[in-house]
Amino acid sequence: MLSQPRRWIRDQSPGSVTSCVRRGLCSRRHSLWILLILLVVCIAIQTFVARQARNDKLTGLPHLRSVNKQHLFPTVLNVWESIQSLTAKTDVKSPQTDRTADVHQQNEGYRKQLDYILSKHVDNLAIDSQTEARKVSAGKPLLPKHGASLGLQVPLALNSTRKSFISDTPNPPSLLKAHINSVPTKETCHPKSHIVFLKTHKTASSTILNILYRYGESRNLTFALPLNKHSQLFYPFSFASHFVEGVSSRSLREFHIMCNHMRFRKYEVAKVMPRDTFYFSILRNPVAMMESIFIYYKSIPAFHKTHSLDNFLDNSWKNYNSSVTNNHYAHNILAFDFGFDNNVAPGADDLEERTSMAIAAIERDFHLILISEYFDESMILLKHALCWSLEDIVSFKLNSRSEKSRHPLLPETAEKIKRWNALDWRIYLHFNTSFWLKVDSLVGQEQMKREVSQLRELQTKLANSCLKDGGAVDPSKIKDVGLKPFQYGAAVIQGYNLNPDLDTQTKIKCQRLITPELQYTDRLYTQQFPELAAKHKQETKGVSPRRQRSDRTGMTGRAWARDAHYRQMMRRKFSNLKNQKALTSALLPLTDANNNTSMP
Ligand SMILES: Nc1ncnc2c1ncn2[C@@H]1O[C@H](COP(=O)(O)OS(=O)(=O)O)[C@@H](OP(=O)(O)O)[C@H]1O
Repeated sequence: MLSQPRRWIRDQSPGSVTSCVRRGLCSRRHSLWILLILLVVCIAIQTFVARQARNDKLTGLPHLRSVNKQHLFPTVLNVWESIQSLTAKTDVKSPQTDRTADVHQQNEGYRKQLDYILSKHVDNLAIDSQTEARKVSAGKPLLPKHGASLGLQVPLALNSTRKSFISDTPNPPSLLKAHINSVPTKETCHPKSHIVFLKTHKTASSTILNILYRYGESRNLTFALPLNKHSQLFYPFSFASHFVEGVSSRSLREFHIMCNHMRFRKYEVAKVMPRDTFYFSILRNPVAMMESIFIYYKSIPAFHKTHSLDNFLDNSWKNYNSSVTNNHYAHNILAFDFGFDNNVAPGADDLEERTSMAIAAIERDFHLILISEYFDESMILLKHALCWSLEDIVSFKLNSRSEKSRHPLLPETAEKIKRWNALDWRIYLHFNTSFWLKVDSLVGQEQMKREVSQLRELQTKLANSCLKDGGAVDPSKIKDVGLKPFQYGAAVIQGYNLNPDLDTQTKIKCQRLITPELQYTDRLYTQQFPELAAKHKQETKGVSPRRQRSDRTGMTGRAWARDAHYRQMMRRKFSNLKNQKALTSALLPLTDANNNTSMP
């Protein structure tokens, strides 16, 4: 029955086909169908346009849509997809699995997933990662270049260190191994500009922040800067999207780059960052890190009565009270910054399980983890992952202590630190392995060596052209006070002087390279929020001269005024809460945190 009309049409001459179509269109039944189809198409187009308009309004940054949609680095993408399939296998549902899902659903998914993972019931995932963590801890630790000065028996050569570690680790993490051969091509490599950098403490993170600031500033990218001109995203509070200037629960918007100190919380970060954002962070050997932290944060309650790091470590059970504000700097601070509970006793039964869960969560949330001891190699890896150029990743070492405020450690002290910070130590070992696997898969050893030497050459050239005396100097010798880094604790933080005879263009470029974190954050805030910055300036004018000077704790007048403003806002926010304790606990640690952490 159905084949007959078709044959009939085929048998007609073209002229009679036209008249047949005309007849068909004229028949009432057919015209009704055509009208119905047209109606459906119209409704679909309208819905699509309305949705687009709503999204643009929500982000508040329609121009972001014109930014090239970034593609994840193929290898990273594959790894990411594998992580997803792994988590799917284990019934831990990743919100990213459904890439078309609404952003809020996605964030909600993250929250649930995080809660779920951090609860003690992720049996399968824990078992998988635990096996990996055991492999890692069974291997010889990969030690830093500066190991010798820390009293560690360390081979210094990069290759030998690396090989010994990898050969002692029988199976590299399976996910990375599976994707070791995917190398990006020029066609798939588009420079990324949606970036989250988790700024960890005392890990060379200020140098990376400076790289990101320069990249973003020169391309007019937007930064998710701390609310109210703070220098940090309200660290040590767990991050919330409304800590970002210009964001409130009623008006969400997206930014290109987020990189100030925060305590990481993925589902909140994802609310203000585009979906194709590249997440990365950096770790440092906890031994070297603790030596630096002990000097810098000497005034925190855990340290201030102790006369040496050994003294603290020998009596940590007595000196360390985890519930006292700012003591987190003294114990597993890497884990703390990544958002985990840092209070894990050295010999705790659940240490391995908690390590595995932390590693699994970091691997899920971050595309790349760098290693401070291999800073130049890290930058090359970052350059490849972001599809940036060599010029984009040049830097001068920022926030470094002068030799006189360093204290070489004995081998026994190093062992005590590893034991005390057992969680951090294990996390570090794991990502040290994955770092070198990524070097192999993304760059290759030979190319890495070549590019590292190109980078160093470029940096030497820049140092010769930009810097007076060619390198860092003590703060007392810095001529331009605007370029003086923040000084804190018992540390002497070095800075730079510019060559006096630079032409304007070179001077701007060189100045950006040496601008310390606080000053640079301030400048970007003023550029991005000129009206708010002017308002802040007005507000701080009324602050008494005594307050304008740095107070005993190091909080400048401006920071103090900002803090006062924030307190007022928090008071308003908590005013209708029955439990006023919430306000007190929100404000008390804030002042301490600002006192102790409003620094580069
Ligand atoms: N390029 C490079 N390579 C290796 N190490 C570097 C580099 N840049 C900074 N640093 C060292 O990092 C330490 C400061 O870290 P941060 O900037 O993260 O500190 S802070 O938390 O923001 O205050 C600080 O370590 P210490 O000097 O041991 O304190 C810096 O010397």
